[in-house]
Amino acid sequence: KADIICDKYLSFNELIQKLHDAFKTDLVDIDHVQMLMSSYQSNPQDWKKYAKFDRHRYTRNLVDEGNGRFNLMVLCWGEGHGSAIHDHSDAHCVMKILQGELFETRYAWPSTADCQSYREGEEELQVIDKNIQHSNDVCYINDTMGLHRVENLSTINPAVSLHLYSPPFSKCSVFNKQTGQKTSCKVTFWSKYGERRNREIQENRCPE
Ligand SMILES: O=C(O)CCSS
Ligand SMILES: [Fe+2]
Repeated sequence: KADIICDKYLSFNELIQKLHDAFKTDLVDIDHVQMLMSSYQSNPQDWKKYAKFDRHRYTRNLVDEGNGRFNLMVLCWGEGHGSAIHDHSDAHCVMKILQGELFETRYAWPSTADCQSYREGEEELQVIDKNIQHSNDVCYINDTMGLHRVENLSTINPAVSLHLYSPPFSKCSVFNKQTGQKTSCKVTFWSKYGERRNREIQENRCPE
């Protein structure tokens, strides 16, 4: 969790503008990016146009393609929706809670590449951290820190989160908790820029 004190609050549009500025050069100060995400106070009026829910699984809704340097997206988690255990394709991942609460469990990478070490009844993936992320919390992960799973454990409240990935990616790996087995997974968008154009049937592929 990024306990970064921000000096002034940004509007949603200011946040996006400053994120573009932050990614203008190849050298990205990811702490500054987290500070920017912390500087925005969630207001549903800003992001409700992107907040599209699916009954069966969480949705990924593209907000901005960051001049190709980052993807900014709104994720909508119905009650009980959660991701698989996944990596982030060597990218930075900054997650901000916009509404509700998300439960994050972090795991170490599988100890053996081919998971031959798996012993019946023993779990290959070790839990290294568990966090409840509350509204406006910002957290950061990259592959050097481990894997994670994000879940909306509430049975009555949906959750919404804002994710920035840089560099952008269209696939990642998902991991079997017991065996550590890794599987490649394509990720897509349920909607783009608030639109869910019918002709482009957006399969809702997410690491689950
Ligand atoms: O679908 C994704 O992008 C994973 C959400 S947790 S970072
Ligand atoms: Fe993730």
